[in-house]
Amino acid sequence: MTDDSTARLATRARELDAEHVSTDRRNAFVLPDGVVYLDGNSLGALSVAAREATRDAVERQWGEQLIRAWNDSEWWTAPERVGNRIAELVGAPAGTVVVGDSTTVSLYKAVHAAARMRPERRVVLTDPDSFPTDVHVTRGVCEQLGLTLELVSPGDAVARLEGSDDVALASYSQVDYRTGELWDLATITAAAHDAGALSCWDLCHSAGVVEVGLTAGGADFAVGCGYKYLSGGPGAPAFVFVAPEHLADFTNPILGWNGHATPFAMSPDHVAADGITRARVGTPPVLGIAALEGALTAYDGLDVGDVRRRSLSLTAFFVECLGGLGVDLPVVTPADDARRGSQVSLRHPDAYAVVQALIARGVIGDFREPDIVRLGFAPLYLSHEDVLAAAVLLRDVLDGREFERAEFATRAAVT
Ligand SMILES: Cc1ncc(COP(=O)(O)O)c(C=O)c1O
Ligand SMILES: Nc1c(O)cccc1C(=O)C[C@H](N)C(=O)O
Repeated sequence: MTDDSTARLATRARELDAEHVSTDRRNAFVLPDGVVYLDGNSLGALSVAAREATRDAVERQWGEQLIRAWNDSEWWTAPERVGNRIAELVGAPAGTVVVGDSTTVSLYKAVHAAARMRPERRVVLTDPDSFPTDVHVTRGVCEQLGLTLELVSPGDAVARLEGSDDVALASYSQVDYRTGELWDLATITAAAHDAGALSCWDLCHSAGVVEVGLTAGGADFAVGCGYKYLSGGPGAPAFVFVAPEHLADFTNPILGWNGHATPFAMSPDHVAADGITRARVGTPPVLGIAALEGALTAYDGLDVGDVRRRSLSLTAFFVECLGGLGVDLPVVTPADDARRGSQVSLRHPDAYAVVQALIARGVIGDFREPDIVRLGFAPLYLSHEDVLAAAVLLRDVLDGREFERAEFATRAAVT
């Protein structure tokens, strides 16, 4: 491609950055020089606030307050406090979200509880192409409760639900982890409700970058990661949402002392706590919650709608750059804004090696089976100029056939 088109794209990048300046939080994050980080959908970048919150939790709270910190630093109530902050980001009322376990465990709690709320129904729907843990958990719950797991793509869910009377729960991801497709939470939830079923949503790839709209969409249950776009750090606690109308009937399948109405009464009888606290299980991962709470301050003063607009602009601009630079890999992610999450997935027969070659050039994305180059656009710390830089380096990797180098062929244990 000519220098002219690169120059035109560079001008456009600067214009778009100026247009979206109110959502630029790059200075809140710690990123190495020379890196364009396009993997915030797998492990969000470290923020200054998360680092400081972790330091404070370790050095002052743990180090000096010792066990007094459960009260003095409000460790005990942190799961609900941080849950409330996440609730604002996903369009849910206070008192409906709690953080603490992994996404997998959170999903188990939600799916199990939901299925038991429709005892006369025998079928649970989920997406065969979900992130595997979602299929595993849903299958496990079905086996435990004697239900049937039906693997139905979210695109076919409405048709499956229409006129049916056998479905207890439709459990889907709002954004597909591999393709980046954004599914219509409100429409699928409405179809579930019309059929007398409940809905559960995995928000791992939408929380913090999409206007999730749990209440507006009528969602019954939801879960999501703390370590992707929310930048809570490796292994950050996940969150679970239970709609207000289900809280009283929510039976946690893991009855632990943290979900007890009076945990310090030390009673062997289990009495579930009121509200979302009953979704808690055991001692919360305090250090992880502290990092997540710090990280969430990056959203202070921001409207999720504006973050979403920035995200859409970044992903659309990336695709525009590919066109302008003559990179003609198939784009798997929908071009339609209404159907696109915050990533762009491309197909290439040597996708793993392409990703490794890109990483060697400072553009960190990831590979997903079987042939996907997956690039995530975390809007708070990426600019349109970064996006253009990544597209130029991708073009160079492809034009120079750098992905054919032997060193990029060997798969690492974690991809
Ligand atoms: C859609 C989705 N669900 C769940 C998970 C992971 O669950 P966990 O936090 O338990 O590892 C991931 C990614 O790891 C994911 O992409
Ligand atoms: N959770 C991860 C991990 O512990 C190691 C490596 C990757 C992950 C991920 O989060 C993968 C991610 N959910 C995905 O969408 O592929």
